[in-house]
Amino acid sequence: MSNTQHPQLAFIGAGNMARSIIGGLVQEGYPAERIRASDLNHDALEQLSRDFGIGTGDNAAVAEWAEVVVLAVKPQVMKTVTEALRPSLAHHPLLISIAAGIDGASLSRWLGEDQAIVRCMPNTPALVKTGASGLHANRHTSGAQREQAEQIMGAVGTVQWLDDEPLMDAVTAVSGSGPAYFFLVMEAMIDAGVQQGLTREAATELTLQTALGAATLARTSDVGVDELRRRVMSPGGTTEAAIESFERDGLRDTFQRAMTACAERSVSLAKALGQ
Ligand SMILES: NC(=O)C1=CN([C@@H]2O[C@H](COP(=O)(O)OP(=O)(O)OC[C@H]3O[C@@H](n4cnc5c(N)ncnc54)[C@H](O)[C@@H]3O)[C@@H](O)[C@H]2O)C=CC1
Ligand SMILES: O=C(O)[C@@H]1CCC=N1
Repeated sequence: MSNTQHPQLAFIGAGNMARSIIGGLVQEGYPAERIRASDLNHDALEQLSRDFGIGTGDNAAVAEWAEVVVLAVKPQVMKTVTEALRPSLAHHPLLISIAAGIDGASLSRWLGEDQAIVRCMPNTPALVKTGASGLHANRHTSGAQREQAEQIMGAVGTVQWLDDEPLMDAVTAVSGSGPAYFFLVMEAMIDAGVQQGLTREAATELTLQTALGAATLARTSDVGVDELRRRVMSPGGTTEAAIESFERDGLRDTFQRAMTACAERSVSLAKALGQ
């Protein structure tokens, strides 16, 4: 039965990212009986079903049932998976691809030129409803389908629409991969705290709470992050010593290079896999 707020939603591929979105949606009140998933890994699929109460099936069965199909397999298998799925899409569900790199033109070629396709770049904090997604819709996507995509991804975090599809590579570099940068920084801070004599438990607690506090403050403050940073730095004080050390070591350039590498990988995935 159709339900505009909670369309029947299928996930093709039920790995880390699908689990994060499904977990966030169910916690947010999306009816579990309106979600189905498929995966070659049957044990992991059954675990997901037990964890969140969702339905399961094979790729074709869940796609035929769905009004919205989220393509959540790795970019490397997207062509094979989507070409095999094509006969199950005659009812023209909205297709949402979360694969890094794979462009809309390739997806249309594999899924059918007249299919409504939204490219989405989500991130794993969707699991705790603090995700951030970039979305780009192709010209076959109706206004109602854009709203469906926005409601689904908006239920697990913030959503940014991009008219210019190539900017999805930049979104990947900022928010798609971004959680990993923050986790790396946290790892480094915990290790440095341990090196200075704290127990790992204390260093972890202090680091994670500081990350949460800084993000919450930045989210709720009416001043920018540069000003918030300056407010921690007393002239001649301790923070200044740390920030000067980061600047001397070229931290900003380090981020520029890393995020350029990330976006370039997204472009090269599209070139290598999009044929
Ligand atoms: N992990 C992340 O933080 C993010 C991932 N993505 C994108 O999400 C997609 C999935 O990534 P992850 O969840 O991290 O990978 P994953 O490897 O955890 O999940 C992919 C799942 O697809 C399944 N699979 C493989 N072949 C299949 C087939 N023929 N039919 C059905 N299922 C099949 C695998 O068994 C696996 O469970 C990728 O395209 C990635 O670019 C996008 C944003 C963030
Ligand atoms: O690393 C990856 O390729 C995926 C896409 C963005 C985050 N994880």
